[in-house]
Amino acid sequence: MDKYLKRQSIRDNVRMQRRMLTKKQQYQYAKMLALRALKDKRIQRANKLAIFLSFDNEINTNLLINMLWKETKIVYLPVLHPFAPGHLLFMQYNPNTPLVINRLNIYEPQLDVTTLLLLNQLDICFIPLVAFDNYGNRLGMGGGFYDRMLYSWYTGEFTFCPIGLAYDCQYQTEAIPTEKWDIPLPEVITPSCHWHWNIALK
Ligand SMILES: Nc1nc2c(c(=O)[nH]1)N(C=O)[C@@H](CNc1ccc(C(=O)N[C@@H](CCC(=O)O)C(=O)O)cc1)CN2
Ligand SMILES: Nc1ncnc2c1ncn2[C@@H]1O[C@H](COP(=O)(O)OP(=O)(O)OP(=O)(O)O)[C@@H](O)[C@H]1O
Repeated sequence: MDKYLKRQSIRDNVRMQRRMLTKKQQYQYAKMLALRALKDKRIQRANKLAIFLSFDNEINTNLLINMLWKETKIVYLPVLHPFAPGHLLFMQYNPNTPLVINRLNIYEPQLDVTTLLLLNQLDICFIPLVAFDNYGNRLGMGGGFYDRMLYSWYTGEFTFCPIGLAYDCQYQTEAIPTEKWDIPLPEVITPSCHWHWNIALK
């Protein structure tokens, strides 16, 4: 099968699997994920963390966000860049941040330059994904947003720690066919596992 079609069929498959989880499973898995994340020493020590608001049946991050707030961490969300297509900005998120729906139908903080994150200050970046494999290869929604963001980590420009968040069912036993712009993840946390890979930086 053509690589593009293979990647698309993995996306379709996993998105369907995620959709089939019951409400109870969704809640239990989200809770397990949050507790597992908070067991990690670097996450405990981190001060500034970027995360995302779940959409399209992604594992729910609200519990984790609430726990981070309770630990007085500073939390950021991705915002579609207003004039650099394919790029993300990160803006601070607290319980009274006004949210708007963006053109991809995802909630994001209203643009406010005063709460913009400088990536050199970021400690942890939690990353959404559709599928991952045994090498840390990541398949996203197909916008290339996080590949562009991860590039700055891959080249050593920034030293934040990228961590994918996913359900266990998003793991692919067969290697995901990669494209030259794909950046593998050094870590993924699922409800039942914390995966680590040694990724050689550029
Ligand atoms: N929660 C969350 N926020 C995120 C991301 C994400 O994956 N998850 N993104 C990560 O990059 C960015 C948004 N990326 C997106 C890229 C493409 C589509 C999109 O085209 N959706 C279509 C078709 C999807 C398909 O069938 O492949 C749709 O939903 O109809 C949506 C979001 C920024 N924020
Ligand atoms: N670093 C980059 N520079 C320029 N273009 C890029 C870069 N990374 C990805 N792209 C472009 O983005 C498009 C989507 O890439 P891909 O299908 O790998 O996205 P994805 O990883 O699934 O999505 P996302 O990262 O948004 O979750 C591709 O057409 C590719 O050309």
